[in-house]
Amino acid sequence: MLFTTLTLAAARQKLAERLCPLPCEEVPLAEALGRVLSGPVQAREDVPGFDRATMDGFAVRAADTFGASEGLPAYLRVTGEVLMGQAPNGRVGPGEAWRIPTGGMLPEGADAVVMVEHTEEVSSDMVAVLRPVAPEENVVRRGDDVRAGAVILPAGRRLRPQDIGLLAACGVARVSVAKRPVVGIIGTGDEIVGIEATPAPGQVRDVNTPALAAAVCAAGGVPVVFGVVRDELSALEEVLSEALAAAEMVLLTGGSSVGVRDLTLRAVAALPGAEVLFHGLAVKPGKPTVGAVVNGRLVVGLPGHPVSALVVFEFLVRPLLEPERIDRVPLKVRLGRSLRSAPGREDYFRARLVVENGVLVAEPILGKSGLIATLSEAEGLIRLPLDVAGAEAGEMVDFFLL
Ligand SMILES: Nc1nc2c(c(=O)[nH]1)N[C@H]1C(S)=C(S)[C@@H](COP(=O)(O)OP(=O)(O)OC[C@H]3O[C@@H](n4cnc5c(N)ncnc54)[C@H](O)[C@@H]3O)O[C@H]1N2
Ligand code: MOO
Repeated sequence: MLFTTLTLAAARQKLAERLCPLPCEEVPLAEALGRVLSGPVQAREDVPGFDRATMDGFAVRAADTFGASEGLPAYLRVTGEVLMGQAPNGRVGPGEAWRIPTGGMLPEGADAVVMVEHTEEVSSDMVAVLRPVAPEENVVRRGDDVRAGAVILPAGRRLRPQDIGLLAACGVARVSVAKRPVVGIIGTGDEIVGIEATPAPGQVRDVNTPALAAAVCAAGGVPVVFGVVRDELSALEEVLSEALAAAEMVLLTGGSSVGVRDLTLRAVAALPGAEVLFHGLAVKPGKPTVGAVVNGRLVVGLPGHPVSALVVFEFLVRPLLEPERIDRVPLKVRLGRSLRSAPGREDYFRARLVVENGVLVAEPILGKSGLIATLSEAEGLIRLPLDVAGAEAGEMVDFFLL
């Protein structure tokens, strides 16, 4: 079998085109973090709903304070006090001031707040203003945060803590979000044993299914691990069918290459309705990757080497789960040592990020892609693009944080 080597971007595009939209569900705000809005959210009301003070002090008419100074204060009559959580029961007339706490509702007539530090109480009903305030100073107006009718969050937004805060401010207690995609994960290989086992000579513990399950979780999906299947076509076909019945997407690891025991492609292609989209990527690590669609569900056969599996997950699978990452912008960092790569292939190098003389420098961590500790040590990945044969120490290169 020959590899057809597609670029990572082209492979991602082929898979993205076949991705089915997820149904929606409504969740309370407390469960909405990290979820993706299925439609835009519109504000029903102004926020804040009333003019507010942003400082403790006195609500005044700014014009009454013009020209005030320590030597020649503006003397204003204190005619009321604003209480928190209550509407003022009067207005500020010319030459008057009301005590007001931070966040209190600005009484009618007032257009600014003088900070208490810039005043002196002359008596219980007289205050000396020692500095002028401009209209609007220390005040937020009704609707300054959000205007009624405005779209506050767009469809497709993955909700962050600040978005949850905005929704709360607008009284949106429940939101409609896309269902979390269920992602089935299948390991393969006669040599793979469980993490609690003591491997016999020739055996290794399962790294990929726990690591990929964690990666799926981090990308907002729901991982379902279908265990590690032995290298036998019928066994693999059976578990694949089971996984496809339960999940929107299925990831396999191992067996994606061209060895006699590498069964992923055969097992996937044998499924009724299967369409193989690619076998082989112009990327290192990760060349032996398989992409297929089976009755609208995506199947990705990731390489068995743990670093390769996770690198391909990051750039091929994760953007499918988090479409906002498709056009992810890399950091530009200085390369700590020269690297060789092959033109016609995109290369990813594990690297530590250090600061040297105030500049971010990526120090490559060299090692074969079977060595998971090298990826654990890395803060991210350097990318050398398709058309270069390497990069020299000191050059600026693309860097993706992991
Ligand atoms: N003749 C060739 N051999 C290989 C090629 C090639 O082009 N021609 N490609 C190499 C590259 S690159 C990679 S990457 C690997 C990918 O191989 P497979 O996807 O077929 O994976 P396996 O052969 O099953 O396993 C490779 C390696 O990974 C270990 N492994 C597998 N699953 C797990 C797991 N769940 N946890 C931990 N480690 C796992 C497995 O034991 C092998 O050591 O193929 C190269 N060969
Ligand atoms: O392409 Mo493999 O994934 O180098 O280790």
